[in-house]
Amino acid sequence: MGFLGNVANNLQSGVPSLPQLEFPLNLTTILASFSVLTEGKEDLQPLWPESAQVADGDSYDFIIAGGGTAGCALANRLSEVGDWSVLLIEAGGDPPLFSTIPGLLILFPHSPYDWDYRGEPQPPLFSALGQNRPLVTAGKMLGGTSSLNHLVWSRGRQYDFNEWNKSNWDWDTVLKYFKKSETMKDKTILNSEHAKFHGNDGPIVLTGHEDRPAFKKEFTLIEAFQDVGFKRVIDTNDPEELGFGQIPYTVNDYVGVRQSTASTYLMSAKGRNNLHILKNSLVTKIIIEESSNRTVGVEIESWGKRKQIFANLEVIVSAGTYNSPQLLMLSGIGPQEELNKLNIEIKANLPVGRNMQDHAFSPVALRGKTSVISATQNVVGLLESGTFPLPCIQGFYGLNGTAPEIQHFQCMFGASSLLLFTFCQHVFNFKLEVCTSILEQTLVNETPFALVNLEFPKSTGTVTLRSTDPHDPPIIKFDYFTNPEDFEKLTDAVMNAAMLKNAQYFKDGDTDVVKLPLPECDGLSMDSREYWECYVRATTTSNFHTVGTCAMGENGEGVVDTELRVHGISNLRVIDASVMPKEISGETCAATIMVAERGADLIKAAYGKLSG
Ligand SMILES: Cc1cc2nc3c(=O)[nH]c(=O)nc-3n(C[C@H](O)[C@H](O)[C@H](O)COP(=O)(O)OP(=O)(O)OC[C@H]3O[C@@H](n4cnc5c(N)ncnc54)[C@H](O)[C@@H]3O)c2cc1C
Repeated sequence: MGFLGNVANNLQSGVPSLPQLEFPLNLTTILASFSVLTEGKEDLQPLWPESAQVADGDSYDFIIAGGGTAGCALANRLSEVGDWSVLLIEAGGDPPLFSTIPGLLILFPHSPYDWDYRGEPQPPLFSALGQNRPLVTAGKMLGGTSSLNHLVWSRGRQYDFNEWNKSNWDWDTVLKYFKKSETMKDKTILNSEHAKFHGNDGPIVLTGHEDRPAFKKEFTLIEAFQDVGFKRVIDTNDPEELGFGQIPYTVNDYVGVRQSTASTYLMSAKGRNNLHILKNSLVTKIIIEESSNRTVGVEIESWGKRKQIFANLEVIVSAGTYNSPQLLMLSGIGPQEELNKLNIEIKANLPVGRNMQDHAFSPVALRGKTSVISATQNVVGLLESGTFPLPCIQGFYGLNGTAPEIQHFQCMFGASSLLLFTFCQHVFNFKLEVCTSILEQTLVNETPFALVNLEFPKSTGTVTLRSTDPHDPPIIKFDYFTNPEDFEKLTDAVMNAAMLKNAQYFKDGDTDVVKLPLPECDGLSMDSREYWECYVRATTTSNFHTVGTCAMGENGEGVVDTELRVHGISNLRVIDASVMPKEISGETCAATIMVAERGADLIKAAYGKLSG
């Protein structure tokens, strides 16, 4: 009997206990059952660019270290200048077929396409997480993290960039580059006054779910939030308006493929003779001339060989929030006390790896309406594998003012959702007993599940070197809630999320918050703030939106200036998520692409190559 047959049978004979259902909880079984979704989709796999043959001592005008989200966008824009030669160096290789198919994003954690780092323990936090550590997923392939992320296009708002308060990065400027990067296809937005905030011929195609019957539940969720006092919005990327609404996804609706920067920016530039792409090659050091502090090239390990490659004009580091600071520190650019510990010769004493900011989130699951149909939703969403695999919405609001301080990312899972179980354990690293308990309490109930995010943390974490070996993972410390205001705000927001159970939609069922097995919170009433404080300490983890480790700022406070040039070192820039000085309200991929678009124009302007 199939999985659905099992569930239907058990519904007729009363609610069973988990062992009776004999769920295939083994992850391999779950993932193997998804492999059917790739059948017949082989044609969707792009013909990725060939790896270049690069000899020791070769030179290029620009070398980009890291072919990820920002790196691929930059490679395209810089190689538009026909008389520049550009080398893009990526530690990983081509993205797999399951990167192309949006519904299969859950296959990435711990795969060879993931750097698979961990955050350090931070007692008394993280007790609901496996090994009491946050998972740190990051893409190791062309397109980097844009090849594995959760496909949400969320640009941030005018408020966020006003907070950056940096010349070159005011709202009108960044909006121009957001528009340049995207082609909005969401019909609801296009048929509204919001169309003017969006691009219509950029590389990244964006679609919504408006016409898909399987996603009607998104409207149910939006109405439920309206019921408990939140506003509905048409465009969750509106520069100012806050509220709850549908999400544009980085999915090309016509063919149903993920829009990473590899499948878009890089694919459309791969035929250019002046762009070379070197795959499976690790940049181990930036070569900086001792006498002048001028950057002249990079050292790499490529297919077992060490080589030096030289840059006639500039080296650009685009290795992401964890590996860009690692590479700078290995090259002598970083906090003096950190480099001294490892006897690394100092080229520039800068706060590299400091100022790490993230969207810490705490999950809230509700036991929703009893429904046989809800069990089928688990499957229907997956069969629509050309979309995000399940109905989700998001909303932004302020706790005491108009700043978008809190983001709810809210999905509606079906009853007995193995997909939810997989997200819970495999993607977010919650303990087995936590994820099993959610499943047990929602065997016959649809399951609204929220990631409640703190958008503008005042607490900052660090990335430091573990050793001088470039293969060693860096030490990542999130240091959440070191500013107590952050803890208070996230607790408020989680309590708000629990109030969704009061919405009219849930009134005729026995909807309630799913109680997680958190031994340290035993004995506390779920009606008390004390309980929720305990809950937030135990369940908070990373939503993978880390920024700021090579932040823009004046010399003395930042690592790069507002043209993204490293202070005190010539011919070296950093261009990726690490340069954002402050978190934005929303996921960070769109803003990273915007940074790359803006960065490319700053470089072109510096060499008199900016046309128009
Ligand atoms: C699981 C997950 C889900 C997410 N979901 C969303 C979402 O839905 N929406 C959203 O907006 N954001 C999301 N994000 C965040 C967003 O995708 C990232 O902020 C963004 O992609 C980071 O881009 P980047 O260019 O800074 O780094 P990356 O894209 O990580 O690029 C860095 C590249 O450099 C390479 N590299 C590193 N070191 C070296 C070296 N020494 N030599 C050579 N190459 C090197 C890496 O392999 C990688 O390809 C998610 C992140 C994760 C992890």
